[in-house]
Amino acid sequence: MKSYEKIEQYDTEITEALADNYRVIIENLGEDVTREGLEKTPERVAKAMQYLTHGYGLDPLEILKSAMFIEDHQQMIVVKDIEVYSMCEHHMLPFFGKAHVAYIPNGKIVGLSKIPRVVDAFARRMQVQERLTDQIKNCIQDALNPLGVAVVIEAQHMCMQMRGIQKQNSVTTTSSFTGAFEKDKTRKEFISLVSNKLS
Ligand SMILES: Nc1nc2c(ncn2[C@@H]2O[C@H](COP(=O)(O)OP(=O)(O)OP(=O)(O)O)[C@@H](O)[C@H]2O)c(=O)[nH]1
Ligand SMILES: [Zn+2]
Repeated sequence: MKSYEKIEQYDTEITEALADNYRVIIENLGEDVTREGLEKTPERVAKAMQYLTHGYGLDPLEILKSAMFIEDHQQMIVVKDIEVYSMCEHHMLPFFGKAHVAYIPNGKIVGLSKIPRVVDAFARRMQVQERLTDQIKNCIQDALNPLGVAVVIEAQHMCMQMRGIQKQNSVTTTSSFTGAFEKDKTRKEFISLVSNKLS
């Protein structure tokens, strides 16, 4: 298994420590953690939470560096509609949506699958959408030194839907650009390429 692949196994000690804590949390929430349906829940949640934060164990720069190729291609490359599942660091509730990523190479291209892998490596952590957007952009910029990088993320935040302000249809869009994408013309080309998804 490559170092950046998703975890299939969970550290027993960490799982047990988390499960002990979730046992207390469930009881504090007023439930009977010994009843049949909940008996295994602390372990399940412990594993689920480790999965939802497995990005901490991944090295996004390494992911990109593992599949870079020299190529004399200087046109915009767009990978759009990348599913994003992350967790807001304020409430530990999910936010989810789509990421659209583009770059203009400067002598080096990267294996296409590595872009969604980088999105996942940063998303599977406790995040805010703005930082997630910037981290993806910075990582691609650092690894490839391209002529420009663009990242747009559209997401719905469960902490704004299930609780709090309870707005079911609001979508937050964040964007981050470098180099050529700071120019109007290039940015517009990118936006038009992904615009059927941007409302
Ligand atoms: N900027 C930003 N804010 C976020 C993100 N995810 C959640 N939040 C916000 O984090 C804020 C935390 O605000 P607080 O006032 O400390 O928390 P709260 O009392 O639970 O706030 P409400 O959600 O308004 O009830 C809220 O406004 C959330 O909507 C994100 O990705 N980016
Ligand atoms: Zn939140």
